[in-house]
Amino acid sequence: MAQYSCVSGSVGLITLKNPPVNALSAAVRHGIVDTVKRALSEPKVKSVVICGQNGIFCGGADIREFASDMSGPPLVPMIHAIEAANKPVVAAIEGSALGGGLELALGCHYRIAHSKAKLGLPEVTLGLLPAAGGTQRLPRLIGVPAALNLITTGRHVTAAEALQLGVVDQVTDQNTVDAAVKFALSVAGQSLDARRISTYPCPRPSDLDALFDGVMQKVRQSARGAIAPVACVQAVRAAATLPYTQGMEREKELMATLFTSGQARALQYCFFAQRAVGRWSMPSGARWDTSKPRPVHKAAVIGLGTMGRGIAVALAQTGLSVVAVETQEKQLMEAKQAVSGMLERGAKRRGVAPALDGISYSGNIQAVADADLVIEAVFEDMTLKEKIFQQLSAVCKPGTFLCTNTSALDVDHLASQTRNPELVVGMHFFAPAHVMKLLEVVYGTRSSPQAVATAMQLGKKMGKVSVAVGNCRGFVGNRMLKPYLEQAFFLLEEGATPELVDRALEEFGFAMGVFRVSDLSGLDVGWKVRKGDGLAEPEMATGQSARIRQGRRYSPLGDLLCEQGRYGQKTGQGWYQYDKPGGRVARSDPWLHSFLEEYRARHGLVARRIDQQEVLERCLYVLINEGFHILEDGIAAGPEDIDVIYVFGYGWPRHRGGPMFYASMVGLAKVLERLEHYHQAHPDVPYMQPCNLLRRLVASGSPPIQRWREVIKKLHSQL
Ligand SMILES: CC/C=C\CC(=O)SCCNC(=O)CCNC(=O)[C@H](O)C(C)(C)COP(=O)(O)OP(=O)(O)OC[C@H]1O[C@@H](n2cnc3c(N)ncnc32)[C@H](O)[C@@H]1OP(=O)(O)O
Repeated sequence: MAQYSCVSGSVGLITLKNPPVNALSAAVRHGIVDTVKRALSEPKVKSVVICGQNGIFCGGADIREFASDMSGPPLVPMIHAIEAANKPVVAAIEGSALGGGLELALGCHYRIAHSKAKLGLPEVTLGLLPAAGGTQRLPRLIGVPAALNLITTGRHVTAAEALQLGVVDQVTDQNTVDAAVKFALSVAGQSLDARRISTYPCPRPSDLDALFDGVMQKVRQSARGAIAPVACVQAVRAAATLPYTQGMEREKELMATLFTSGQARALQYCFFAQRAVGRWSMPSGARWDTSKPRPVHKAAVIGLGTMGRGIAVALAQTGLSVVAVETQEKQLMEAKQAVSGMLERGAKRRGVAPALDGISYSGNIQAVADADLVIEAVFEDMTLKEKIFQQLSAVCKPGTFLCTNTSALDVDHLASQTRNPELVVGMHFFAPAHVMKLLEVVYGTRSSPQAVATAMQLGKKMGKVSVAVGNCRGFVGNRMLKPYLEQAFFLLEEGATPELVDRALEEFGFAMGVFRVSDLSGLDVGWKVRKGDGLAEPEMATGQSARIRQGRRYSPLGDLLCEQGRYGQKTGQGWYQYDKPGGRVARSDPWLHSFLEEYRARHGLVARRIDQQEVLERCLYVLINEGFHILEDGIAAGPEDIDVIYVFGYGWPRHRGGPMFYASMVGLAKVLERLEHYHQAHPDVPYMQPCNLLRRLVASGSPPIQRWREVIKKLHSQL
């Protein structure tokens, strides 16, 4: 709703009230229409201020309404009525003015922002465009290039940048509503002819075609199949080339195609999923709202390899006091230099002072004695980690949380090495740890709710999207990755090439296909794991055991490349070739193709034609099937947790919503049917056998993803 009052004798004050972000729900739009009418009709009111309650102007249209029949007054005529008013209307912007909220402000004649406010048109991130006149008013106000930048990226700008761009007229450090009222008094009675943005001519850069072609090319390249950024460019082009009314028509037309698209549904699902994972729960019943985190003032990192360095940087950037420990002297010196460089570059980018003094370095594990929380980030070797956890348990002050940055190893086993297993959790960061947004917080069977709550809160402080997951081999992300990688190898055996598999996945929307990623991260990483699992021994690569291991189909292709010293980018050769070790540009490698042919001939395999559809179905459906197992096992609390992990940690295209959402869009019955089909064709691949939960969901009529938790709960209660 919107509340109306008259202040300072002649200013009509309209306050948007819809906690927590004053989204423009039908009730709020009704409220605005009614209160604006009232303010304009009251003779004593000479000017109007619009603000939001609780320090936030407006978070935009109410995204939850998009899934229902939109009722209530539409935004476009409402904003037009404000712009057409014959009394000055001032927007008092505190907190955020985003999406429809900023469009409302652009309909006002003046905008005054608090210095801490953030403004933006983030509709593109929801698969939409700013269709309440945003694509037509913003370029008229700040010019085409700047408007294109804001609208196609959806980035939020600070009040200072908004002032510099001309989005706002004034920035204040004081009470924004008071400043706006004062301003409204000062402009009462003045002509508004020059204040209605829709009447401005749109500045036309001389190189208009080149500008739009360039932006369109850039957007298409980075959008990886997302349609909203393209529509945003088209809408701004309409502003630059058509009169306002026709531009508005074009904006409406483009929005209509986006609004009902699967991509918009996927992106809006992601928006809510990202927030839902913060409301974590554990099978024990412990929950986010009943588990109190303990404050962390001092944190420590053990092991300063690539991961440890990134974690130390991310911790220091939060303002914590950090102890970084590395027992090998040479590595310690190198790490110190590297961490300082990373902090300096990060600080320069963000325009702040580097937190160099926040970190102290030591070669002795005793240095972590008074830390509140320690993150072990040494090499992925259980014996080494066991030793460190035993030492930490002896060295640390009582109550210190002990966290492991393992990507797959058993958190319960590590906890069992300590005196207080309830203080142990996994904190699985993704490389580079100071950049990647995802953090899997892994609770073991004995982890206390407080330990989980503390790790989750620390993750949030570090700017991570943290997801609480249960303990199993590979947790959620890497556990699902295993069958996906395995399918990619099998496809090569059956006739595909790395190029074909990667192209299918990249056209689906992944930034990089599976083989290019493997070359980037190093083939030796998986090789080491397979060796540890007793799967990849050189003598197994020939004869009967070559393609059947531990009773199931196995492909030794990755092991064979490693035996040749082909570890990927770092050695200049992997699934592709590079111009030099460390080279980044992947080129097709004739050697690899001959190697695959020889391999097939050696094993009596006849190459067949494999199309992109088969690549997608096999790689993605086995990954999804494993996701259902993870839900069935209670390792993830809901499909949103899995989807957030894949979108933020594994390059799953956000406009596809995550693997579980994607399955719901494809149709669960179809996923089940294809898995059954492939399992029949490949009975020696257990990952293809459809999960019981998937069958259950199909049998219960494939409910929408928001209702899967009910089916899972029922399933668990019957076990
Ligand atoms: C004709 C079409 C015209 C216009 C189209 C639009 O306007 S589309 C909407 C554009 N607006 C946005 O994309 C802004 C989305 N919101 C945010 O970015 C942040 O919420 C915000 C406003 C910066 C506040 O961040 P904060 O971290 O303080 O809170 P949080 O994100 O956790 O949100 C709190 C709860 O509010 C819910 N919420 C936020 N924005 C909206 C919204 N626009 N509509 C509906 N609900 C919204 C959010 O989901 C949180 O609730 P929860 O129950 O936890 O999910």
